Amino acid sequence: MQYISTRDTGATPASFTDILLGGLAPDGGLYLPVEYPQLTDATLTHWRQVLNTEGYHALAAEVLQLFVDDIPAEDLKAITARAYSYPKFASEDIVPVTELEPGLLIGHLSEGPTAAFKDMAMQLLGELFEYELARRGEHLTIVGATSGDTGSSAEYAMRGRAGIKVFMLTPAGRMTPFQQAQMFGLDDENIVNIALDGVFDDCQDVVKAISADAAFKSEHRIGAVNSINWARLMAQVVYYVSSWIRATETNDQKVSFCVPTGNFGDICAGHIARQMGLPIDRLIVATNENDVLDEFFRTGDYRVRSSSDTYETSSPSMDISRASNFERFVFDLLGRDAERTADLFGIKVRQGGFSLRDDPAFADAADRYGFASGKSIHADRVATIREVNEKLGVLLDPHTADGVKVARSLAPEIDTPIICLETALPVKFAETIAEATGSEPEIPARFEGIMEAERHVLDLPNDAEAVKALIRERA
Ligand SMILES: Cc1ncc(COP(=O)(O)O)c(C=O)c1O
Ligand SMILES: N[C@@H](CCOP(=O)(O)O)C(=O)O
Repeated sequence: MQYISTRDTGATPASFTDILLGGLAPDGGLYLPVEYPQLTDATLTHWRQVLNTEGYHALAAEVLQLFVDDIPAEDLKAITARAYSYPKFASEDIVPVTELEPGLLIGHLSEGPTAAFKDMAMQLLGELFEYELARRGEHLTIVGATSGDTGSSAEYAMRGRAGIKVFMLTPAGRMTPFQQAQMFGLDDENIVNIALDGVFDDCQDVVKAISADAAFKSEHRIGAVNSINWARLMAQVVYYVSSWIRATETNDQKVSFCVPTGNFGDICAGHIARQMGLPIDRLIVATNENDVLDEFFRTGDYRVRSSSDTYETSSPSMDISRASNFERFVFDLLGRDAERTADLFGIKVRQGGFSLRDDPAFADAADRYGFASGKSIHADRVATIREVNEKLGVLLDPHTADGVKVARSLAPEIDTPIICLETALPVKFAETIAEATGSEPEIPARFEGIMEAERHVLDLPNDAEAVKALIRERA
């Protein structure tokens, strides 16, 4: 499988392992497969059998083989077996699916080492990086941005790995105490935590600015762990497949997914699975008060917000107003028109956004691509956590609660079961859980003592040059 950038009008093909290490495309675009592999009924039947008899890691190897042709199949199998194992993931199913109430299921994506869905891809990325760097005899300097979960997930996946150094940008003061403890409590030689004076979007902009400096990128071998890296999305396609298998008995049954959304990475993987022919009915975008994407799917207007207009909410990991992966979807929506995509995301987004309201393609977002959307605010989130806990005995984290709220509000117009993807565990968001239920969530045994560890973090201004100077000094 070859890959192209969303902004490359020449559609210059690149191989999987090159883009794995390269991250962002040199033109500032994001990589996508030249074409999506197409699933047959026989493949779905085979995959159903593989998941049921050999487990999640074996299914992952099957899915990945469709996207990766420059790693031998046997090696890929060993890689997925290392990435998705029990008890590293707290459930032997890796991604269990349970019924919350009739017609609404939960896909549990947060059983991994850091209790967030990011582990699903990051555990694989750690294995892939180490494998490919050893094969090439190279090293990688990862520069990442987090609103709270990508950071710890990446650091747990990369700590102690040969040839990898991680510089992680966090929005100063915006993460929960548990999220801070998870990251800043690490004292590994190859991990550098940075508290940047800005919001997540500023951190993400700095990452992109550093990647856009071709000389610096090449000199320091800069790579990416954010969902701008195609491998993150590829790994996430697997749990759409496994969740569909677990929720159905035959291949003609469809399900819908409701996905708490910030950087549009999780749901973009669902879009790709649907484009491959996985029987997905609707893809529901659930946003918090930072509702740029909900507004787009309702109106066709994509109005990015400034940092000062990005609200600090009680589902903080979704406090994002410039969603990177939205570019991947719009590229598909516009018939893979790279010139237009480059204009919209390279120029118009910097000027405040764009509108597809009058473009015939906009209707396709719902009709052809199955998208729907909704928004959940603090009061909805807290009421949902409280009500689900009291009536159903299930404790949701604030982001998953946003998903459940939106799924319930759209359920009357959707004919298929909805799987709401659980994106984190409550333990990370104690304050909001206490507000909703009157008591703080229990700390699972594997996180005991985490709050007491000494903190390791450097303060920096919101300035790519300052981050580059630190990388020069420490890499
Ligand atoms: C807990 C949690 N939920 C939801 C999201 C949204 O995921 P995405 O950015 O892939 O849309 C994130 C991160 O952005 C997250 O950390
Ligand atoms: N929610 C994320 C921010 C988005 O990061 P991405 O790596 O998924 O692009 C976080 O918690 O850091």
